[in-house]
Amino acid sequence: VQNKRKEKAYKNFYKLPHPFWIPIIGNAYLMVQRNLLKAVQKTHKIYGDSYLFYFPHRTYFSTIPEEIKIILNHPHCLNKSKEYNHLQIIMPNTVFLVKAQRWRKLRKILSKSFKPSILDLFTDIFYEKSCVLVDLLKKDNSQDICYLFQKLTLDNFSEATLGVKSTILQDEKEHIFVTGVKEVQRLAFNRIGNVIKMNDFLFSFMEDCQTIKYYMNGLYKHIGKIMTEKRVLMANENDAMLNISKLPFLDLLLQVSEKEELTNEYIEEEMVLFAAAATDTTAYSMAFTCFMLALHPDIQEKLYQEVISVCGYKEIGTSNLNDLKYLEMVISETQRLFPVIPLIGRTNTVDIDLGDKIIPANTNIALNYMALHRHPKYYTDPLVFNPNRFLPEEIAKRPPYTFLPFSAGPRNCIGMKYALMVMKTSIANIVRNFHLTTSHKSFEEIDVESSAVMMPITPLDVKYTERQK
Ligand code: HEM
Repeated sequence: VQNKRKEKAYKNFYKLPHPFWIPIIGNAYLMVQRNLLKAVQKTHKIYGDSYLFYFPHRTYFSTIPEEIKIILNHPHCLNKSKEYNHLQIIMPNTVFLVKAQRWRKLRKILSKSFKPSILDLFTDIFYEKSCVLVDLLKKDNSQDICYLFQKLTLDNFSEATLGVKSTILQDEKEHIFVTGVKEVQRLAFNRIGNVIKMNDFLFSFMEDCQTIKYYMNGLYKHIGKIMTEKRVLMANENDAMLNISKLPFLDLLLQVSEKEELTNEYIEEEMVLFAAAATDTTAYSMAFTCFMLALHPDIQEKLYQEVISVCGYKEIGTSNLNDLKYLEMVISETQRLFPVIPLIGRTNTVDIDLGDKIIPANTNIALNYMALHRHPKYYTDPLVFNPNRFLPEEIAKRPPYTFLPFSAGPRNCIGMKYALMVMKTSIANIVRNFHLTTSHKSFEEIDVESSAVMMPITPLDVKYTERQK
């Protein structure tokens, strides 16, 4: 009976629906004039929760929570899918990209820096930076908030994680890191579905490849400079700047480097990856949150009341961050509608039994979080912004694995708690200082695109009017 079921399950996999397939290019034609995210959301509408897509390599797409749970927790489904190869040529040795065996070792070392007890040391940095941002908005409330948040997250990262003073937020000029992170991921992900660009040899002659190299150089230079400063600081413990170097990440890596055989080149590469993973994701999530608050004055008012009653005008930090429950719900609801990592990909080294179908070994698997988060089966009126969906009793009504902004399972986001702390501190400080308004009528007026990180391509028009205390 078991064998018969398995046979049927294998057949079911190959019988899954898929768009019309053209030899050599597969379904890549569907991505002409359209970004990956849009192509995938369109195919989800047509083919449903379980289908195949040819990039041209075969990829299994699932939006079924029970399947997602199995896939994310499967010990032989920890490797990233082929699409990540385009980043692999840039930073192949990082925890984000390495294969399962090496990943286990790295993740164990790196996780030590992301324990709550260590993260709590950073709340004053996050608060101080949010105050700098508030001051900048008070001086000029027409600034591009996405760009301000990108600079804020980079300052937070440099001071908290690397332990060196950083004032990018106050600097007027465009910062290589902010532009670099955005451009590198855009150009790398533009390769997906483009038969010529996907070829590494041909790509190496293209302008895009040179541009990626130029920006990567800039990113390494920036991190290299910080590492040099750091070494000087470590050598001179009396230096005043050491006050802000609160151990964690970089120090941890430098300390264990010999024992764990971590080379200088690896540490530099990992720092670039972390800076990239920590900045745009958090920055765009905060920008979307401000935008949704501007669109919903009643929700903004409720949040303002919470912030004033929990924090007053005092410092926002360890003593009150956990009590900002409504703020957590607002951020979650924003992440539901705008999961800044809308798609992730894995590949399996053994067959994965999903019951009615079996995914054969070495299949590319894609999980579409954007479609999952807006699925009418799990969220009634999915396009309505309603933070109350995240009341504990409402969460309990939904199946698990229906809300995955930070992914889940052992290879989830290592920086989840860190990101939530940054977002909560910054949004709370903004909301208690400003009324947020917008000329937009609906969030559907905003067009988004995604390379690795989903971002608005329509400028988010949000006005910050100072509140009278
Ligand atoms: C709102 C902010 C953030 C969101 C929505 C987010 C989301 C995610 C998601 C969905 C993944 C899984 C990606 C995949 O499987 O391909 C991931 C992985 C990762 N994230 Fe985040 N992230 C955020 C902030 C951060 C921060 C602040 C850091 C570091 C301080 C960080 C570091 C990482 C790393 C290193 C990985 C790879 C983990 C591994 O493979 O073991 N992220 N993130």
